Amino acid sequence: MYGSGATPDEQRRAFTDGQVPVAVYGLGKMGVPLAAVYASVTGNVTGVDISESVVGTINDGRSPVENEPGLEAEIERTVSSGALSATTDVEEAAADASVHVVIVPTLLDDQDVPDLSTLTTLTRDIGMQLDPGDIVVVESTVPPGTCAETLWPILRRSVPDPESVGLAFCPERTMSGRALQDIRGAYPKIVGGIDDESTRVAELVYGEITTNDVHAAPDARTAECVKVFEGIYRDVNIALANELATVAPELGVDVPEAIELANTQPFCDIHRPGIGVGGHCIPVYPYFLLDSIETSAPIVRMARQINDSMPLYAIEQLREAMDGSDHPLFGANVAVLGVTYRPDVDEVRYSPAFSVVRDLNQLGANVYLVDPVCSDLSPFEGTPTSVDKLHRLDLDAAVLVTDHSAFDRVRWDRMDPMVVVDGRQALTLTGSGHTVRTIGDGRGVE
Ligand SMILES: NC(=O)C1=CN([C@@H]2O[C@H](COP(=O)(O)OP(=O)(O)OC[C@H]3O[C@@H](n4cnc5c(N)ncnc54)[C@H](O)[C@@H]3O)[C@@H](O)[C@H]2O)C=CC1
Ligand SMILES: CC(=O)N[C@@H]1[C@@H](OP(=O)(O)OP(=O)(O)OC[C@H]2O[C@@H](n3ccc(=O)[nH]c3=O)[C@H](O)[C@@H]2O)O[C@H](C(=O)O)[C@@H](O)[C@@H]1O
Repeated sequence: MYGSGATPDEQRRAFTDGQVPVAVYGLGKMGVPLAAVYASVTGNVTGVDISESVVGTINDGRSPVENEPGLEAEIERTVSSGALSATTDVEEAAADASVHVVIVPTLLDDQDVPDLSTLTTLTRDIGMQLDPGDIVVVESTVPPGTCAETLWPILRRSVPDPESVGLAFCPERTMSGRALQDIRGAYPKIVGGIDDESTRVAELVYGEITTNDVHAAPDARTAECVKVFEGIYRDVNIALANELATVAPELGVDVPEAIELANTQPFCDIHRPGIGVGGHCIPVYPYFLLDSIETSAPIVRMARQINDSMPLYAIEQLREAMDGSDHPLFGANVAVLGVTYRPDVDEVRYSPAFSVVRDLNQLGANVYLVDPVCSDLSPFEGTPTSVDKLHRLDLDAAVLVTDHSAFDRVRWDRMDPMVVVDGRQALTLTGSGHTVRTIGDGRGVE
């Protein structure tokens, strides 16, 4: 593809006829649906992961990722047709592929410094196997400048003729729970190469992958900024909503309702306040910018502080409401509903539940953990229990962190009056006898 003398139409045909083998590295919540879409377009995809379990599940024709409409069927179809297979052998897959799509985690270390070690190690492994005409496409979100300043030097050291291979940043704009439709074309695709030929090849590839438009950024660095800016916008916007929510008691209004009405005109799009911002995306991306610049960016930094303060704000709401009763938090039985970062998504990284559970334990509460979606509750200190057993516990309080659809089954009517902190404006408990504090609702709160 890269530097090919074939016409664009000949290249498109080769790509969709399976003559251009594709490797997708990182078979997680994003990589599995991405590999499935690539496989349905090209018929010739090898998924690569370090997890034997993930690879085995896919080669059995099943999806290791749940709660994605259509994905199980798509994996079964593409695997059984031979369009998709998976392996843990990076070298073998990289040696065979011509288009290398990287969607492995890009996270932060304990000091909120970007940790790109997974990405750089993988890039080196891929680089050792690159052939002339290959292109590496990075979909993992990275700090601005990563492709040009970090990944390209690795690749160019690994190939005999650096001028014969390409590198582009093509950010993933997908939400768990609607991944296939997002990848197939819910939004325009942004592509940006480290040179014009890389941009051209990325445009041609994604012109076949997405049904939506493909927008070419001037370069990879700009495309990296596009993705980071999108995430920062979301974090700052949520921080505004959260700050407005914390003044709700003084205003005596339901701030989420006021926000909804404010958003009825097109120039306003204030997001939802809540108990915190989790996931390994929105809380992470601001640090990709902050770590890349010397200039102070107070709004970006302050937004992170505001959003990270919301779990403690929720605990304070709980303590104030509990002080009204004769149940101090020490020794109280408190249920935490939902520990993943988003409803019905099995992902706990950076979840506000970590702060909520830690603070409750430090205050001496007996914490019960209720999360039917989370596959591993061990990082949280507390007693796991289920939705159906909740009403048998002698609960003094409950904190809703994440509103899983299964929580519709909670029998609030069968539980003695307690204090409930609703972190997501998800509950309707009027007349239930429970004392409810909804983050953002200042009505009736002194
Ligand atoms: N989760 C999301 O909503 C979105 C994530 N992204 C970007 O995609 C990245 C990945 O996100 P997820 O798929 O949610 O992560 P995930 O944690 O669900 O999956 C990551 C997968 O990569 C595998 N992996 C780790 N190291 C590897 C290596 N060296 N070689 C091959 N595979 C390896 C893991 O075993 C796992 O299966 C994120 O870090 C972010 O930059 C972008 C848009 C949306
Ligand atoms: C700009 C944007 O909408 N980005 C999306 C986001 O997806 P993500 O899975 O992180 O979900 P999210 O809805 O942003 O939620 C993140 C966190 O923020 C919280 N949240 C979200 C929206 C809101 O109004 N208020 C709020 O408190 C959620 O509860 C959650 O804890 O980040 C993804 C990413 O870039 O990784 C991106 O692909 C998705 O499209």
